[in-house]
Amino acid sequence: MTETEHLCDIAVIGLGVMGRNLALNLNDRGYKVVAGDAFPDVVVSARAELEPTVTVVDTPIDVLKHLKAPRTMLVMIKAGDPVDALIETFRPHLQPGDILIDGGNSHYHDTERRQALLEADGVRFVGLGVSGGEEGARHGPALMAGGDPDAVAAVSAPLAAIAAKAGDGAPCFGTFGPGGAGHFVKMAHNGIEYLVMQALAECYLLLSGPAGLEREAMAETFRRWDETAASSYLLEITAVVVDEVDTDTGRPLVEMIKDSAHHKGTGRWTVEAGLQYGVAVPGIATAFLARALSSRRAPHAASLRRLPPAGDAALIADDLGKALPAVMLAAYAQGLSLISEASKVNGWGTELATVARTWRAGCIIRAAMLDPIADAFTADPELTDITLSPLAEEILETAERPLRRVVAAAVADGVPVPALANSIAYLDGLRAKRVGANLIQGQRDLFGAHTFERTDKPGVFHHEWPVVS
Ligand SMILES: NC(=O)C1=CN([C@@H]2O[C@H](COP(=O)(O)OP(=O)(O)OC[C@H]3O[C@@H](n4cnc5c(N)ncnc54)[C@H](OP(=O)(O)O)[C@@H]3O)[C@@H](O)[C@H]2O)C=CC1
Ligand SMILES: O=C(CO)[C@H](O)[C@H](O)COP(=O)(O)O
Repeated sequence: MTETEHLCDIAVIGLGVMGRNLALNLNDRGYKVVAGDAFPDVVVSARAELEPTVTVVDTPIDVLKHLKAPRTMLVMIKAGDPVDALIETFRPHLQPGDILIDGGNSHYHDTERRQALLEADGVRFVGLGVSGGEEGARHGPALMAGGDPDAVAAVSAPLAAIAAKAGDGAPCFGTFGPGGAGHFVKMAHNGIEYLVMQALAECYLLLSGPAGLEREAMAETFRRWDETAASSYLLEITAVVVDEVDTDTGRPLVEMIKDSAHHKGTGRWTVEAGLQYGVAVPGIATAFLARALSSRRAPHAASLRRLPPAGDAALIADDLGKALPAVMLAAYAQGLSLISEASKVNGWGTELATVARTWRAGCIIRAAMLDPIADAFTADPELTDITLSPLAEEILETAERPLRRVVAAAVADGVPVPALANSIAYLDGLRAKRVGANLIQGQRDLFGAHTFERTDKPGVFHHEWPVVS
């Protein structure tokens, strides 16, 4: 046996939930893995769990001497400063050609900055979005890569091997362009995740409130919806969450969970990117703001609700199930439109069909709808907005009216449904014959001579409006 045959193919650095499971997944696919973590207690527990299949070393830097050249390291640590600190520790020890893959939820601007920094040393840095949580990491996540094409190509084999496989057998591993494109696609994925989760939380509110469904009936309803065009992982887990019983109290566990949502940043970044690129992501913003609002509610807030229920319970439940595909369409539309614009501005060349295909399995936003969404983008390469496709017509044919009715009933009942209401407003904003922006242009021209375009002739115009004092 030659000396290099003892060496490992890849290192995993950061042995939390994701790192450990990705290490085992890589090992299952025939890759020899060395793994390290900065924290001695994590190393001890990782050793107990991973050895002898995976070699666990005492510190991150120790992985270097166990690796074949070019040395490839998959970093799965907390995003932000820890990644910069790790890079600073590694930099003096890295050699030209070495590849660092950051699989954490890093901001795409950070990824671009780190790539530029390491490029000066000849070290290649790939920004990899990973989705699928613990289960996905172990048995097949969706992977979204971005960075120098040669570097991405060099790590494609192990990444495609560990990725989830879609129904047609294709690996859910996509490459989306240079720089931070991979982390941008992952960020937009999480934005969509926020909106679908918020919409499902509102469905739960309506089913448990105005519709008056108890635990089992509610779980059954979500399970039934999972057999429709809205079929998705998030719907499936919603049924599981509402069905769980608290062993302490015997009540539904979800009722015992504090009504206040947390976040780690990716939803906010998606909204910030929407603002930066001028792409409307109102549903994602609404979902993010609803989480923020949920943690700022005064303890006495519930007593402020005065309205008696006004909706028809059976109708609400029925309409909700029919409405969900439209809400999901609005969520995917917002995330994909944002990716499309960022790709255009940055020259990434990100293909929306590939994004939708990569999300079909392994990730949190996997859904039946992603197959026809991918097909719609393949059929029309000029398409940048899924709400303008024949698929949208098909979905809205059955979902639009129920969504309008359910939002009206919720508003009448005083049930907060910002994501559902925003979804119909978003679809109307894109598809209505008129949106009233002509009046805004008139107002701007009156008070600031900002000019306007006309419907009947080209050019830019200013009107001498009557003076308003
Ligand atoms: N969990 C999930 O579902 C998903 C997570 N991600 C992303 O993957 C990355 C890892 O996530 P996850 O495994 O859940 O996180 P964990 O917190 O479980 O693990 C992160 C690892 O990084 C270590 N770590 C923390 N701070 C530092 C530091 N300053 N320097 C070096 N190592 C550090 C942690 O050590 P210690 O335990 O001692 O803090 C731990 O070993 C994150 O960026 C996360 O956003 C992406 C997709 C899904
Ligand atoms: O990336 C993920 C899934 O795709 C993570 O689970 C993410 O951390 C969830 O985001 P948040 O904590 O903000 O809800």
